[in-house]
Amino acid sequence: MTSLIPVTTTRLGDHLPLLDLLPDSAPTAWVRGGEGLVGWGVHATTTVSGPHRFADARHWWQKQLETFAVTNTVHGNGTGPVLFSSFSFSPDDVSVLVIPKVIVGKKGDKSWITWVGSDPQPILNSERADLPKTSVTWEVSESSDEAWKSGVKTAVDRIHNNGLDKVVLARDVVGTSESAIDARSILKTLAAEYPSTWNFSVAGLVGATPELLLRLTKSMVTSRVLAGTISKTGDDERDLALAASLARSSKDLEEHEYAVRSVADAIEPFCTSINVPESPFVLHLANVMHLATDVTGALAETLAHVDAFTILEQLHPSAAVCGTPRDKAAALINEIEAISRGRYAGPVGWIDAAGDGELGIALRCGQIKGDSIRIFAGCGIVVGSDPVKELAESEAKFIPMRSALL
Ligand SMILES: C=C(O[C@H]1C=CC=C(C(=O)O)[C@@H]1O)C(=O)O
Repeated sequence: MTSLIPVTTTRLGDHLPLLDLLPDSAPTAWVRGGEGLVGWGVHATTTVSGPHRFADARHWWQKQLETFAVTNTVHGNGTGPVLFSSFSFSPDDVSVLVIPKVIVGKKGDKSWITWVGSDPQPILNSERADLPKTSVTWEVSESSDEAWKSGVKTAVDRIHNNGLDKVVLARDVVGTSESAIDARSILKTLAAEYPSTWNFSVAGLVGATPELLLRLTKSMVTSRVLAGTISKTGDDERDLALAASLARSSKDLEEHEYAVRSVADAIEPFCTSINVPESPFVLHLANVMHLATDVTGALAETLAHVDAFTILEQLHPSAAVCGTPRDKAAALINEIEAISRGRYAGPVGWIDAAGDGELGIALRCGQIKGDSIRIFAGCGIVVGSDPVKELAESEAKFIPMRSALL
């Protein structure tokens, strides 16, 4: 019989700044407002793909857990062994699962460390020198802007004629640097400039998403749904007026309602009760404002075995990134979107040994590949969408990543 691998979780006396702890340029992270999880080193990693990728991911995680002897004196979500997951948008693309060697977590007044293996507790270094921002040259392609706008026009025509209500179309831009791009400096800039977002990094996909797809804690399901956007001007008074117009915009309210419905319908079968506020609030970020709705549900006690993988399978892709009806929207994306989304717009975050977890939708992000990065942005298209305005909205959604890579 092979011997079990020790996994130890213990409390930390100090509350260390999570993003300052990362010792290498390819970290794993899920951090918001200084709380969350960061990890480094790779104990094990794998990829999954295809329509059963969520079930395959669960299977692999369960098999890994069977090899562990866990000592966890801290308890609670995110303690003990943790699986960082970054799922692809489309079943045809590759999803990546990572179990880091070392994980440091913080929640409220609790900080902890988890490490895999029989080595003594790792020593943490939070004195890392500030990493310079990477400077990147972005490709400019008027023809691809024109092609994207024409895709939006096609989508609006299909919405008129084809029983489609909403579709989300995405585009990408590639930036190139003179040296390898370090995810850490991007994460730190994003965390400082977008404090209400979840800053993530998994296998080179790095970003700051304002959209929480799923938080599962024992008996509660939570999701922050976003759809409907207006760019900010930087002038507070004008932005307040714009926020009010967003909250009244029938085009944006329609776009938002489809996204909320898709999430509520997906989690309802798992819940005894669910709370969907009647109207959205306006979420202010540094670059844009969004219509936002926090949906919550109480998990049915008889379904206590339900885990994050099961719910993700139903939730993804929500109408915030795909459309309504889902199948028609996905088919149109396949037909007219000229890019491969990879893990952009897929669920990203962590899942613990109990199957609880926190995962966002990978938005406002980029995929690093050595000295280049591909950043993504998408826009919900409904009957009232205007291609020129949608292109401008997609540019506004690029701002966080572009400005983290000056
Ligand atoms: C698809 C993206 O945003 C989604 C989330 C919020 C608002 C959206 C919108 O107004 O179109 C999108 O549905 C993206 O940022 O790439």
